[in-house]
Amino acid sequence: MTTAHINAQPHDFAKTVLMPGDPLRAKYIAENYLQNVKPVNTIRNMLGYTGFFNGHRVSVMGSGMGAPSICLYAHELYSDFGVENIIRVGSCGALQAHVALNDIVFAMGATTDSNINLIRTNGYDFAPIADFDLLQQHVSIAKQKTLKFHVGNVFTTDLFYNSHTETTKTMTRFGVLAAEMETAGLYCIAAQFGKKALTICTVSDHILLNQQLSTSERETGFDTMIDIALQSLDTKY
Ligand SMILES: O=P(O)(O)O[C@H]1O[C@H](CO)[C@@H](O)[C@H]1O
Ligand SMILES: O=c1cc[nH]c(=O)[nH]1
Repeated sequence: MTTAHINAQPHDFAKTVLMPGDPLRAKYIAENYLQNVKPVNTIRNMLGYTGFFNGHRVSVMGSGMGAPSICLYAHELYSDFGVENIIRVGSCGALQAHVALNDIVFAMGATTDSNINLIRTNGYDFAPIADFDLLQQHVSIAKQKTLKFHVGNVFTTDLFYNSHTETTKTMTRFGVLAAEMETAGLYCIAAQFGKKALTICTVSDHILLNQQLSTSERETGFDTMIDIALQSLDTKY
């Protein structure tokens, strides 16, 4: 059985799916970290794979950019493919001076300028939060590795390019750690289906300081985040 956007059978996906925005990052994870890999989605080149890491069955698939895109993939994975946990492994732009390039951000919650959850809840202001167990398990791995990480609020925005500088200033003033484009949608979909989700992001840009990681730095930083997400498979969740 396939869905509108995923040409796989229900058993083709593992219970846990790592979801980067970029389908080529999904391919990178599958090719560099997983064993016995099988492609499970090719529709619209939103590449998906299932394989094994340390003996644990796991899938990885791109989400595309923005809440509408991740919401439709998360919906189909939770409703039709038996997926229980979606771990977004993304990039983000820092909104605080103490958050530096390459740091890891765990999204405990997500503020948003998107209407997507208001539409889903028919006008109620749902608070999108991470699954506590997933958050705790992943944070404890980051602690063991003595990585520089932050846990808190992210700003899920519909606009990568926003000319209203006041928006950024407000988010910074309210302690929001970083901007990205999917988490508020993902957390609301997980709640709708009674499933689990967590976003981990690597800081690839600094919005306040106008800094960006180079291509090779991005790769190393992303490897750190991917390691955390995959190592957490050793813990039971
Ligand atoms: O690197 P990914 O996971 O795509 O995440 C971030 O990068 C994209 C914007 O460049 C948006 O999807 C944003 O959330
Ligand atoms: O959404 C995003 C992602 C990375 N960097 C940003 O500044 N914004």
